[in-house]
Amino acid sequence: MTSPLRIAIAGLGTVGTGVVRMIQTHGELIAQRAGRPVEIVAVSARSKDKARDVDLSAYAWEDDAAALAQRADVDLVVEVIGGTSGPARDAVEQSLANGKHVVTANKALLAEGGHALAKAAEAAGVALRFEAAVAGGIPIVKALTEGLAGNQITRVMGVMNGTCNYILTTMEHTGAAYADVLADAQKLGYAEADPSFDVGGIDAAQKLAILSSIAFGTEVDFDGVKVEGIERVSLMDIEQAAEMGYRVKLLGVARMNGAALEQRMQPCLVPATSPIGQLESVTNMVVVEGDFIGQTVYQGPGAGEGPTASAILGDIIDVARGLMIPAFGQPATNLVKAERAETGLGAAYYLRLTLEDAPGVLARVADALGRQGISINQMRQNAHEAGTAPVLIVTHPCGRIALDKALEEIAAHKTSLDQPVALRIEQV
Ligand SMILES: NC(=O)C1=CN([C@@H]2O[C@H](COP(=O)(O)OP(=O)(O)OC[C@H]3O[C@@H](n4cnc5c(N)ncnc54)[C@H](O)[C@@H]3O)[C@@H](O)[C@H]2O)C=CC1
Ligand SMILES: N[C@@H](CC=O)C(=O)O
Ligand code: NA
Repeated sequence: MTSPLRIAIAGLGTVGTGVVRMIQTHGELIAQRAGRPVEIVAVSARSKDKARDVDLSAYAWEDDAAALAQRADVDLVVEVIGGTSGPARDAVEQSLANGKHVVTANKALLAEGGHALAKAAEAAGVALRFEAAVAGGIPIVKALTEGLAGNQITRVMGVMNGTCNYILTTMEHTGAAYADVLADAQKLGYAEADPSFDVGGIDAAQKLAILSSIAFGTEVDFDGVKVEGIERVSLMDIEQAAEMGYRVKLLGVARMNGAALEQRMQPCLVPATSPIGQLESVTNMVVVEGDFIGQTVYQGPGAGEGPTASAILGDIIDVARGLMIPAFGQPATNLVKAERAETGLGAAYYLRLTLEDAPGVLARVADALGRQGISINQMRQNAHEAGTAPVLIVTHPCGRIALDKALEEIAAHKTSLDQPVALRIEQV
């Protein structure tokens, strides 16, 4: 066997300890598949003394993660600290500058500066790989950059945040409160350090922006993603959706709309019997459509120690094999700035309005919708506490801009007791 690939790991939380455990468990198998051993040389985390259930005694310790990038005995740095500033960014930038390969799970950093990092990697002649950053264990980056590379990609969509899917499906099955289920997702190691990135749709939007770049040959444009989170989705919405044959999913869609890129990540109602509608727990699904291949579907665990470590090891083994795939599937200088598409196609919407229980209130809602050309398909008023009336409406297909105007008018009225909730109904 040839010389080992010597790696350093920056960050020893859920993912970092998973990578250590996987290398310790499967060292021989990894060496066989890579054609050379993969050896951990050094590690870094915030606290050296913290109890961890992996043995780190054989590895050098660096207090400063960026110091890993300076070590002459390191060929590849795994960055699993997270965040867009400070030690994570320093470790990645300095590693690339010092001619070290980088494998990272950090979608936030890639969504903000992926294009510049890819250029830096190419200038240094090293790999920048990030399979773990998108849809956890699902090899979706590999599918797009390699297996589907001959296709014109027409659409990418799917469920890309494990925490949100875990919350939505657990609430549905157990009736548990949102905050309790989120706390469980944190304990299970699914959630981001700041879980508002998960429930606010930001984490999934970062992933979608990364996939769009690979799929459509555009620079990563996170700010171009229209993002809505699941914070305002209630158990009532989930139950109502189920009664109508739907489930609520945080769904991302990216596609070219003429010359412009449409990217949106929002909670949607999808048919309960569809493959996306059947996703449970932390499972993610990405659907990719290409001109020659047609539709392909990828499903698997989107978060957690094992799946994320699995994705990182896939990248490390590729580097050990000498495989150099451009980070975003083509030289970074080829990527073009994305024009942003203004709106998506019209769709039907599920609306939940909390209204004062008084004469004429519903007529005013119908009038506000009607003046924007939005017609009502179904309307229902559920049993309610005295004085307030949760009103559920399903519209006929309409544009989002018109809907937002109508909802703004409805929300501004004194008989509206809470901000309306609007969930797109997507026929996936
Ligand atoms: N947990 C998951 O399921 C997944 C996580 N990711 C990404 O992987 C990365 C890490 O996530 P987790 O392991 O869940 O986070 P974590 O919070 O469990 O671990 C973070 C680690 O970074 C270390 N760290 C923090 N500040 C540091 C500093 N100044 N210097 C050195 N080390 C420092 C912490 O000590 C800790 O060991 C993030 O970018 C996250 O978005 C990606 C896919 C799945
Ligand atoms: N917090 C993320 C972790 C994986 O990317 C998620 O829940 O999907
Ligand atoms: Na992945």
